[in-house]
Amino acid sequence: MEKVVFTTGGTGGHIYPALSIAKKVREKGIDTLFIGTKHRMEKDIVPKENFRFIGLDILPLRSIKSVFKMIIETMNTIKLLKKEKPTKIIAFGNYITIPVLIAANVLRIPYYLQEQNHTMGQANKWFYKGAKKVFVAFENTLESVKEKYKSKFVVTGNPLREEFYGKNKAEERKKLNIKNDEKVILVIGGSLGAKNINEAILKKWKTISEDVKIRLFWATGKDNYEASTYRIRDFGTAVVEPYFENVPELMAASDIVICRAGASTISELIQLEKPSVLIPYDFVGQKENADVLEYVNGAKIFTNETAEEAIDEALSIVGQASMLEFMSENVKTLKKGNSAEIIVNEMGL
Ligand SMILES: CC(=O)N[C@H]1[C@@H](OP(=O)(O)OP(=O)(O)OC[C@H]2O[C@@H](n3ccc(=O)[nH]c3=O)[C@H](O)[C@@H]2O)O[C@H](CO)[C@@H](O)[C@@H]1O
Repeated sequence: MEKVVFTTGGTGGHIYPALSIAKKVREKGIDTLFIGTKHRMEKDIVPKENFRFIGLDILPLRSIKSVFKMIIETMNTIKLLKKEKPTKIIAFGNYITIPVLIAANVLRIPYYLQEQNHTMGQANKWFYKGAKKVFVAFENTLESVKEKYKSKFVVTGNPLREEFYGKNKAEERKKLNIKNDEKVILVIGGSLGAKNINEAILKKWKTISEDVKIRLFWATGKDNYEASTYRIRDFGTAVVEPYFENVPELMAASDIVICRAGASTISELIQLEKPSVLIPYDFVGQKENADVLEYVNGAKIFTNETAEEAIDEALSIVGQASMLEFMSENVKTLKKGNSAEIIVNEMGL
């Protein structure tokens, strides 16, 4: 009997890909267990999807205390996995996966890695040599991998929520009551929002709100809502929320997306063939993710410092039907199949 342990956490970008694979595994009647932290979003998101979840007391490795906690929880994880006896483990990068991956090595349980970003994160770099297979989103990730390990790597794209597949732009616009001549602009940060993007939207609020042809959907991020909106007296037709639960529908309906360049967001843009204006949060390798789209002329990249220009550019592009089509066609060339399905097959489940 197969039993799969998923280890993930931190941000939506690490958790959603795990959930989309786990749902496919569960559909096959295979037992699953999630291991993350008891401090971050996985503790809420994963149980909400009715998966069994264990939260470890670990923190990013930035202090003696956090190293100490990591050691204790690694010992506890070894005990836990001895009891749970998983047949396979899959990890989704970052410090949260370290205890389970050490335990997998100690107990010789076969493990797989999934890397969402163009540039591999540190945890995945440490552990990939012992992995059965490594699933990567983008072709170019292999450039940094030594020749003798390349055969372990499979380019699958990022696993997305099932709702991103089979969406139709016209249908989604109808559901949202968007008229044919209206242009939909979706603004999202990462799963935590993006202050710089919010500030730029605020500065351009007058231009955006006076254009009757623009339908704006703007997620400020859960912690930034008040700060981003308290100066706006009239939202007009704009829909402004801390967080959108229905990004698949909104993105499908949109003409252009203004966003960060987190790996899932980039893969979602690819799946839905969307032109975008990207403002990468560059401490975590997002510029390299953004480059994947810009390289094929599917997106324009700006920085925090030029975020206002980014909004101007988006407003300009959205008025040029041929440009939108050109960018969309280019994005389409990067499309992969249903990544979660491919990964489940590759894991022999
Ligand atoms: C700040 C940070 O550390 N970011 C990293 C984090 O991304 P982070 O989780 O911020 O970003 P991603 O783009 O990977 O994922 C965001 C997810 O949240 C969803 N969403 C967003 C806004 C909203 O209102 N509703 C909603 O559902 C998006 O559709 C997407 O599925 O992990 C990613 C995957 O390793 C990395 O590429 C990012 O660099």
